[in-house]
Amino acid sequence: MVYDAFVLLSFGGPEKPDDVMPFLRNVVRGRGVPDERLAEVYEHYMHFGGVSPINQQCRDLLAAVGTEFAAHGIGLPSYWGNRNWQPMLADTVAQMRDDGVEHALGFATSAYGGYSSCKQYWEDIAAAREHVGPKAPRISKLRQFHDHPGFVEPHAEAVRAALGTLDPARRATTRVAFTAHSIPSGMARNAGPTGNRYTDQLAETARLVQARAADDVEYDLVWQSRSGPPQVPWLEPDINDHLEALAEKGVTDVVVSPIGFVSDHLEVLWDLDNEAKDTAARLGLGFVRAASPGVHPRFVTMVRELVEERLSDQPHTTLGTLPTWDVCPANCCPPAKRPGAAA
Ligand SMILES: CC1=C(CCC(=O)O)c2cc3nc(cc4[nH]c(cc5[nH]c(cc1n2)c(C)c5CCC(=O)O)c(CCC(=O)O)c4C)C(CCC(=O)O)=C3C
Ligand SMILES: [Fe+2]
Repeated sequence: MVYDAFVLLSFGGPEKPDDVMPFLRNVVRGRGVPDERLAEVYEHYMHFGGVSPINQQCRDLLAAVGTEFAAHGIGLPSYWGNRNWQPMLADTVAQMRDDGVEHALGFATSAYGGYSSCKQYWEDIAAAREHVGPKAPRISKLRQFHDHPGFVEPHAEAVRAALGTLDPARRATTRVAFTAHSIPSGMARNAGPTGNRYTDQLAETARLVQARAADDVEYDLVWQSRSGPPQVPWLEPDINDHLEALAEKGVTDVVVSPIGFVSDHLEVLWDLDNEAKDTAARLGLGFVRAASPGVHPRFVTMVRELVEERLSDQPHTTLGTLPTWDVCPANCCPPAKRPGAAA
């Protein structure tokens, strides 16, 4: 297969106050998210002046990846398109067509399988190509990378660093909480023949990260940033409820590591550094949040390695035991049946 471009695929986020509501409406279109939840999340963005850090983080990653490609003789031009905010993927695909791109490799800013993390990016690609029409370039998404050393090692380094700031005398009562975005339980149960990619892969990443960070410290995998109507069950426990349970058990200090994400975007800065941190303070728990990869050099190298892996059809580099693939099997990451969902 010949590839002639690289495209970064991401979630998108507002960059000024007037962007916030239209961005949120794009995210929740057809999803049955109640207005009260939207109003709440609007306020989270307003705490940051209506600017999500995620777009700048994408620009920084794209710049670092471009430098990395150049240093390794990879001549692919780079593009960037989002699901929910400008630059929208459809506009990017139109530009790629104008530039004569025929088949690009896509890197999504999510390490995992699952509907929001994987399948929905394939749907974004299909919708953008349909919008652009004939001559729209093909885009092949690079594989899920939850088990790649370039993802696991930066997270492990961050957990180690966070643990290092805590009182060693309290290490026996210190615990690590790995967090990821909660999803509707229906979406998590909706497993293909290979199990549920999102939850199984997160459990594997938590294990791989902790084994490298501190195998003497206990850990849990918990969830954050629940959305949707209250009557619909989502994955639990929520990080805040988990902190309560830990305090009751006599835990004194917690390191929170957002392994569900690749950068410290708004759901990390608000839901962890504000909400969960406040919960910990109220409970008298020590609290340190471990960084996500961002533009960690090992993570940037990983993007280049994933591209090279695909360009030369190499076997996948993995620290884990779950199967990996370039192209998802048909029902790898099915959507949940959502109340109010369009399909
Ligand atoms: C699995 C997953 C990831 C990780 C994988 C990945 O990264 O792709 C993720 C990432 C993100 N989620 C983000 C923001 C939001 N997610 C929302 C809503 C939802 N997320 C969901 C799932 C996920 N989300 C789901 C099932 C919903 C319900 C609506 C629906 O069924 O689709 C809402 C609506 C309001 C609300 O929270 O209710 C917002 C604003 C941002 C941007 C942060 C920034 O601006 O910096 C990022 C990176
Ligand atoms: Fe998938």
